[in-house]
Amino acid sequence: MTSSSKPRFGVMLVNLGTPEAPTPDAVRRYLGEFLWDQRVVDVSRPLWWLILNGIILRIRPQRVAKAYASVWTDQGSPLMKVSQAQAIELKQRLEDMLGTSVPVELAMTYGVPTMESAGQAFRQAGVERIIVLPLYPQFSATTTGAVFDRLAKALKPCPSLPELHFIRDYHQNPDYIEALANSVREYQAAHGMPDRLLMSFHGIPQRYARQGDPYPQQCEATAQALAEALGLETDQWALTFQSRFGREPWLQPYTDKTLAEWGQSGLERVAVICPGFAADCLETLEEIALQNAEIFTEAGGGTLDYIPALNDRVDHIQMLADLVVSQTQGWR
Ligand SMILES: C=CC1=C(C)c2cc3[nH]c(cc4nc(cc5[nH]c(cc1n2)c(C)c5CCC(=O)O)C(CCC(=O)O)=C4C)c(C)c3C=C
Ligand SMILES: [Fe+2]
Ligand SMILES: [Fe+2]
Repeated sequence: MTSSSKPRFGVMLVNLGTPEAPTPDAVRRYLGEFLWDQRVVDVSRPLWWLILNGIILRIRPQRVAKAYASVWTDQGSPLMKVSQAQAIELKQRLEDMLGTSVPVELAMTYGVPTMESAGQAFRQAGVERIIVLPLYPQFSATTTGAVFDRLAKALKPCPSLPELHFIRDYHQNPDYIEALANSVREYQAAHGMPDRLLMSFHGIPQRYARQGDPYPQQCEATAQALAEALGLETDQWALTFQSRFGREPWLQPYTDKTLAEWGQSGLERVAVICPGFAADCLETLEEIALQNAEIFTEAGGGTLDYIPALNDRVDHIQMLADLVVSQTQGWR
């Protein structure tokens, strides 16, 4: 390939990673890598090694494998299926916009596809400039920070480095907010106005936020912007945090407790959107759409409707493509 035909840049689309099968063994391998990351769990290594290997990885994989099995698809884990579709569609959109070939590689922080395999594909394509797009709209050291560490690890053996643009967050990007608002409007057009809209974000330990992780402020800003875009009054929506893990307090209010209270108060119809998840996954399809829906109805509530993640919606892919192109200004 001559230098003039080299792509001007490549895009590394990054998400968390997911088990390769809905089995205890595959879930154990996944959790073993994920939960060993000090960005995710910061407990001192010897103590955490004992807890993780002695307790968590002996018990949790059985239960979590069942949860994965309940949402598994013909194309694998929902997170993998959606991420692959996003990569294909983002590449197509960028090529339509720029009129040239744009290598787009999917990589996961944990498991496969690895950043090393993405890097190999970029090298083969002659890519020397890479835009790294972690699919986390809100920055957290536990997710986006972990992407950065994993990238540095993948680049460690390289005798030369590519030029890099790392997209830190896009929590207030107007097109992101508009895509979320569009998905709520489409839900409303089909089902009518819910009694309340719950915006549920993955939690982190409160301690991490006290230490300076800006994640809760970014979730708050996203939620406010979405409520404003939809013209919601303060009593028509709420922001909560889901997926807590371990004993210490996580960001509050908790999604499950809030839904139990709303159920007890007799709300007829609640819609839940999870703006922090760019792709549907275990935490949205199983925890919210199945588990939390049951919590709500068993407490006395009516129906809980889960509004899907932005996934491969056209407005989401366009927003991501515009975000990428905005990062390439000096490169064209
Ligand atoms: C133990 C601490 C955890 C922190 C901190 C954490 C932060 C965090 N996670 C996401 C996004 C996702 N998490 C997912 C699953 C998941 N998360 C944790 C733990 C922490 N997450 C666990 C143990 C699991 C696995 C399931 C389980 O055992 O309960 C997923 C889904 C993956 C999938 O395969 O579908 C996503 C996505 C964010 C955004 C975040 C902090 C902001
Ligand atoms: Fe998580
Ligand atoms: Fe969960």
